[in-house]
Amino acid sequence: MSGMPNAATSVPNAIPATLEWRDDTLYLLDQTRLPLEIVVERQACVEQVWKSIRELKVRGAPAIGVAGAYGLCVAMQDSRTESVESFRARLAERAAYLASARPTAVNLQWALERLHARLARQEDAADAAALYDALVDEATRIHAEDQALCEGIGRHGVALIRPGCGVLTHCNAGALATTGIGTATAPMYLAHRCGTRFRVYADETRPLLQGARLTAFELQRAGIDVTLLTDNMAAATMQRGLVDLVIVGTDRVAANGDFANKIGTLGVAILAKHFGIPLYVACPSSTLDLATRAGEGIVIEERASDEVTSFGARRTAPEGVAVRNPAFDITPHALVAGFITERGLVGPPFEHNLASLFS
Ligand SMILES: CSC[C@H]1O[C@H](OP(=O)(O)O)[C@H](O)[C@@H]1O
Repeated sequence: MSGMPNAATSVPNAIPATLEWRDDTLYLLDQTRLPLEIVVERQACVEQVWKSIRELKVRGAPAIGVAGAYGLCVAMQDSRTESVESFRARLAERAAYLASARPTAVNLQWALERLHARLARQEDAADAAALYDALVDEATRIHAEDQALCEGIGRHGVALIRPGCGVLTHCNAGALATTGIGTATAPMYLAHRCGTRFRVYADETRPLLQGARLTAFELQRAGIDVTLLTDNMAAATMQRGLVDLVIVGTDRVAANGDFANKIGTLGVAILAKHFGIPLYVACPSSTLDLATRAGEGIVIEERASDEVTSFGARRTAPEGVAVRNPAFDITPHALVAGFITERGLVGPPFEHNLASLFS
C-alpha cells in the first residue's frame, strides 16, 4: 500500500504518519493542510496539542485518543522534578484540560483515563520522573494497540467487500483518522492488498470536507478506485445501483448500538435502508461506550458558524445569517446491519452482543 499514511513503507512520496512520538516530542501531520500541502508540526506544549485537536489538525476518534495520550505526556514534562503528590495532582487537572478539546469521540476520554489508571497502579514510584516514564510507556502501548486494532477490524470486515462491489463511505474513517490503516477503510485496504477490485464512493462531507480532502486523497494515493461525491449525490448514486455496501466510522457507540458519527451519517443510513443496502459501522472496541445507554445520551459537539458560512477562505452566506453546525449526528441502531470491530463482526441484538465483546 504505497502512498498511504501509517503504512510501513519506504515509498519516498508516502504521506507521513498521522502522528509520531520521537525524543519525548509529539509531531502531528497537520490534516487541515491536506491534500495540497503535507506539513508536520512539532507540538511544543500541551496548549498546542489542545488547539491541534480542537482545530482538527489531528482528528478521528482513534487518532485523537493517541494524540491525547501523548499530549498528556507533553503536559507533564515540566513536572518531572516535582514531588510525586504534586505530579499526581497536576496530572488530573491536565487530563481534564485535554478532554475539553472535543467532547464526542469517546477515545480521547478513554485514553486519558487509561493513563490515569496506569499511574494509580504505580503506588511505589520512586519519584515523579518514574511516573512520567510510566505515562510515556502507556501512551506508546495505546499507539501500538491502535495500529493492531485497525488490522483486526480489517480482518473481520474484508469478506464484506466482494469483487466488483461499490462501497460508499462518509467523512474520513481512514488511516488519517487513526495511527493504522483506519477503521472503515481497514477492510478496503486489506481487500486491495488481496487483489480484490472494488469501487469506493467517498462523500465530500460538508462543512470541513474530510471525505474530499482526506478519504479521496489517501485512497487515491493507495491505488484504490475512489470516486468523490458531493453529499447530495449519495441518493442518486444508490438509486443507480452503484452502491452495494456502506461502511462508516464512528466516534462513540452507545450500549444499544445507536452511534455518533460525522453529520450527514444519519441521512446516509436512512437512504441505505430505503435502497436495501447494508450499512456497517467500523470501530475499535475502545469506541464502544456501554456506560451510555442510548444515542440521546451522547454529547454532540457544536462548532463555529464560520465553518458553514465560508467555503475555504471564501464567504458563501450573508453576514448575520443564523447557522447550526453540529459536528455529528446520531444514527439509531435499527439502521445498522453490524459493527465491524477487532474482536469480530457484531450483529443484532446489539445491546447483548456488544456487551458480550467484553465478557
Ligand atoms: C475512525 S473515527 C473517524 C470519525 O471521526 C470523524 O470526525 P472528525 O473528523 O470530526 O474527527 C468522523 O466522524 C469519522 O467517522
